[in-house]
Amino acid sequence: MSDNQPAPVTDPSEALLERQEAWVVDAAEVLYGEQLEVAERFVEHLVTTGIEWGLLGPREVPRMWERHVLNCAVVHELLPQGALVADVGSGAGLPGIALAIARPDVQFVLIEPLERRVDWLNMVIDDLELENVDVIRARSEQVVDSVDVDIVTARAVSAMKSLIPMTVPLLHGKGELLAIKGRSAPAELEKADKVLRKFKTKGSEVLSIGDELLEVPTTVARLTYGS
Ligand SMILES: C[S@@+](CC[C@H](N)C(=O)[O-])C[C@H]1O[C@@H](n2cnc3c(N)ncnc32)[C@H](O)[C@@H]1O
Repeated sequence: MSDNQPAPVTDPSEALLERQEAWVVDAAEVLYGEQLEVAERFVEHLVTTGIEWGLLGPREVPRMWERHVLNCAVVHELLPQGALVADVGSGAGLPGIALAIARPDVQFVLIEPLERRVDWLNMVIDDLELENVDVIRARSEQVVDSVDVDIVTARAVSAMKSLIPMTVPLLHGKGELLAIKGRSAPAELEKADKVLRKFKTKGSEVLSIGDELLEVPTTVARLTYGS
């Protein structure tokens, strides 16, 4: 597309839950339960202000539930009750806010360096009245001394080889990194072999999550640390 062509116009109503396929509606109901209305308001933000502020592309509107929100929300089954989670490179709250809505018992800190994204995250958190989410404007490497969590999540931030040094220090020797990945996960782990050893990774596995709910299950690389 040339520069002087207008951006494609998208209709935010294409993301309404009632306009999704039946399996998407079923999965959203199972994953969000009583919080479904809050999840719908999150999606509304993603497809309006999220796109206006340039956090997501307009083409994502019709597939916002399936490809972004539900794909992240299924990972909640890997979060223990009452855990403390850091979502590194949260961007538009993926997976951080998608998970925080599903799991009010879990405390989240979203770590994101870009000001515009942090402003958007704070606006959405205020609007949805989420009490279990904080945002820190920083690169993860800058907050190792002040952040100590049970679990780090990350999606579309970096290849495993560089994601590990960026995230694992936030666990301070004990906990898990849950990296939402595509099909490249096994190959990325192979390439990260040296880094896995350097960071004393106890276990590494590639999991397929949400097979029973999603058309395309979510692939998660889970790395474990400590006893
Ligand atoms: C491609 S976006 C992905 C955003 C979101 N996780 C998603 O799946 O839509 C990568 C994000 O990582 C952030 N990021 C890059 N390096 C980072 C670092 N060292 N610490 C924390 N966030 C970082 C960027 O600012 C950006 O918001």
